[in-house]
Amino acid sequence: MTSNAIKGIRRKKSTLSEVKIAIVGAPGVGKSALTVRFITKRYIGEYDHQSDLRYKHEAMVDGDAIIFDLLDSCPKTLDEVPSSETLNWADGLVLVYAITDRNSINYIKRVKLMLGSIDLPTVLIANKGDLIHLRQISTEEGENLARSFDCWFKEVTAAEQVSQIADVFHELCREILQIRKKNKQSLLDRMLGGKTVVRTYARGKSDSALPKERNND
Ligand SMILES: Nc1nc2c(ncn2[C@@H]2O[C@H](COP(=O)(O)OP(=O)(O)OP(=O)(O)O)[C@@H](O)[C@H]2O)c(=O)[nH]1
Repeated sequence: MTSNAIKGIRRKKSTLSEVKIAIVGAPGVGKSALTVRFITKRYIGEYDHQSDLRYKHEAMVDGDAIIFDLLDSCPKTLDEVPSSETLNWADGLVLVYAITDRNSINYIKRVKLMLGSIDLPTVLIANKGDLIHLRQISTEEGENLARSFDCWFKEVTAAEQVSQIADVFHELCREILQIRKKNKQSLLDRMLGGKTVVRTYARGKSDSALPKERNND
């Protein structure tokens, strides 16, 4: 390999940003459908898995190549909330409920309570927007909840939409990168103390305990 080729690879690598996103929600709300839709643009109706899954996916966001490190969580019951390890690992959260399932929005409220003072960039997603006849949660209720969380909200249909699903991940990525940029100046301070420090440190440590990532290119 020529030195120019090596330089080219180095240059490409240094322009890539990575964002770690956990997709969190009650069982059956469509977390896997959303994740797989984003990665492959395809809809997989039945996606059977028994544990959390990691994926890496590269996509362009506003002209920049971004590596999305995605964790598709897999709670077995409504009582199983994401582990602190997952929350520490994530740069941002996609919180998902289904408009057809009141328990699923209650699950999100519990996760938010559990987060306490941990301030992670978040988007709130109401899935299964096609099942209007089975709707239990109005759009307004979702909007109000997002307002109380101070986060972005969108009602989607993983079963039918492609670009709208990508928008969800892109929007969260933008927020993560914006915060990262803002915090860059005070990185040293954050590494020496305070809440964020614990998060940053634990993130590195916890990677090995999280599910191994899959390559989907
Ligand atoms: N009608 C409709 N069904 C959907 C939609 N998204 C997902 N589903 C269905 O909902 C069921 C659950 O979808 P999954 O993607 O497996 O949900 P999950 O949240 O990953 O489920 P767990 O892995 O069990 O936690 C499947 O039968 C999907 O086909 C949607 O937008 N509309």
